[in-house]
Amino acid sequence: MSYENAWLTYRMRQDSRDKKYFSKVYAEDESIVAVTAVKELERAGREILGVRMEQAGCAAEAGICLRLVSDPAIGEEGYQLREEEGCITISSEGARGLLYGSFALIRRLQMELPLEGLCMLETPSNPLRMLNHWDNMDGSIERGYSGNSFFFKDEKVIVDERTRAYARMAASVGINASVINNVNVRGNATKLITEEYGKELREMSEIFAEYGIRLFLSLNFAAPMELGGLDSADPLDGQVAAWWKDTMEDIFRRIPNLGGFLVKADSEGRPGPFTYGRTHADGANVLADAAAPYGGIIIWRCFVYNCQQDWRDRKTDRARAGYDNFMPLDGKFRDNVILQIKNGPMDFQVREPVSSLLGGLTDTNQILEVQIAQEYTGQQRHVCYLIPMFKEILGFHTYCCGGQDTVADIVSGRTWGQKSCGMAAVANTGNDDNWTGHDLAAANLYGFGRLSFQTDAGARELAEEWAACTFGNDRVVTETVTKILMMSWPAYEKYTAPLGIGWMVNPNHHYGPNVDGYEYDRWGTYHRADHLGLGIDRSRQGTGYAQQYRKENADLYEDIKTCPEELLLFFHYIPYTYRLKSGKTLIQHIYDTHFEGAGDVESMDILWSSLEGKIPERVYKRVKERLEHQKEHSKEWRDQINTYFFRKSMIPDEKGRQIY
Ligand SMILES: CO[C@H]1[C@H](O)[C@@H](O)[C@H](O)O[C@@H]1C(=O)O
Repeated sequence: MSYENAWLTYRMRQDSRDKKYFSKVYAEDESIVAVTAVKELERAGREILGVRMEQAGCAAEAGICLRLVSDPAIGEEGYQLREEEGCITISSEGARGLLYGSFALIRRLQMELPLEGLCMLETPSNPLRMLNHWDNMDGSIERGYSGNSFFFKDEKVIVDERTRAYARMAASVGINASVINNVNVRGNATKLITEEYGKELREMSEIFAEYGIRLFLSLNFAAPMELGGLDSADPLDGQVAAWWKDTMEDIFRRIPNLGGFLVKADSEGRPGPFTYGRTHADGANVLADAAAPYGGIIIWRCFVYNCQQDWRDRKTDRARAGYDNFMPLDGKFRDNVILQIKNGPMDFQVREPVSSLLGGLTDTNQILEVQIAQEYTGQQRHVCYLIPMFKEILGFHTYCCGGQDTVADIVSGRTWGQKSCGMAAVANTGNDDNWTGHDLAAANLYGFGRLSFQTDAGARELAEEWAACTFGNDRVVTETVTKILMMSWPAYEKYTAPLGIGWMVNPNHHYGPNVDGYEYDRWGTYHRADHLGLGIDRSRQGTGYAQQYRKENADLYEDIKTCPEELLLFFHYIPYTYRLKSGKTLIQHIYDTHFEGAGDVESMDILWSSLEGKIPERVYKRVKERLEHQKEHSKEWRDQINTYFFRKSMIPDEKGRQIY
């Protein structure tokens, strides 16, 4: 087994400025998480400063002191870092806060930021900061682009040193929950809730616990039938409820650090309550009642839509489905149920509006689900730094109330006073040496964790931090890498599907351009291009999706004149000759952005080449190879899209560039 340490790659510093703090450490708390914090400080002292830290006998002797305080302004997961007279105090109300504070201090050490006079307080924005792994028990990963699973192999659960390395990495950026198996629960994965896998899962959860991470499992709604031999999984059937009660009792006993379950029901062929004419509230609540005595939570996904559509049907709209299915149930879920909502109403496209459910629901716990596995954004072969996109989503005003109405407000619990809520990312990890296939994709993993902890952090700031920790504190490297990252999402958007329309990818694997790949299919994913224009009319005259938003946004999206242009084709059918605010026609915009986007990739490649010799060769080459591919592949995108729309519209490029 070989793996690297990503942003926890420590380098020996040449200066001795901070050695004094790392001489002796004293921890007031002896819990396992506090012990981890001390170990991490010791390791950083050793590997970055070359010092052997000793345990101090009392706080007064220590250079670093971990203190448990009673201060609601800090809380159990927040921390305060304070330097005074040669001693750094890390204070928190809980051990996890001490661990996060220790990692924050280590980050400063890696970045060589001054510690003298340090005084900072950070509290997490979100109660839950989760990774969702779509790992299967045969070791494959659904939408995985960085090797195989490090949680499962050959139908077995793997617990080894990489388990700890994973937990350490996740905790270092503030992750506190992890769902280790795919939401599509099939075959042996259904049995993860049984005795059969109990021992290994318990071991894994104990390692997670050292890092303050709770283990979650995805479960199969039909388990009472598949495992229990019942002839139904009807949530209102007494036998089914009793089966869940017994099952939950067993598993929570077996695995004390189990947080609960994630459920994909009535979605893309998975079983669910609809089979029995029951609602999703009925489905979630039967599980929630069974898990409640153990403090367990049920995270129920809202990715429920009809995947058997007829492309000729212009009224049924997949975008509407989440809201249509779940809004009527607002307020009907138990307190320990959280609805998990994908950021957009479709499926992780490079550009989508924010889901209308976020801001719609007022009486239900909510988690925002994003995808750092780059299923539709270059599959970790293209660089696509997604944190700027997540920032836009978090900052979106839903107008759901007078004051705190952004997505960040809602999922943090500020808006409706909820305690069970937060953010989840479909993870981009695998057993590749560098964890994420593309080395630069690790910025999404790092960025997601840090952002879910601190939604105010800036995308650029996080990119810089990540680059400095990963590649060392060389200004030129940090700036160049940050530049590449910051231009990558806009570039990807430019050379792929235009103005919010999405898709145009090859069916099934979703990689590479295929404009009509999903046009005449059953998935509800259309662009409706003809010789006059393209786009979906989602106004009142069309599918009416725009009206699912609060009035301010509904009005904005309803009207072509006020609809944000990056979403124009998502909400409207637009003629090729329509003039955008730039003065360009739609067709000219399509041509220009596609040439620009492919050009941006050339610039990214030149920027990366300038780093040769400044970063480890192995890493340099891995990224270089992928950038070479991205360069060619972005041209393929450019040419297929431009050619397609030239042939449809027969309008030539004003600039006379080659279109095929
Ligand atoms: C796990 O299934 C995935 C499926 O592979 C993927 O193509 C789609 O994005 O979303 C599904 C989901 O989110 O459930």
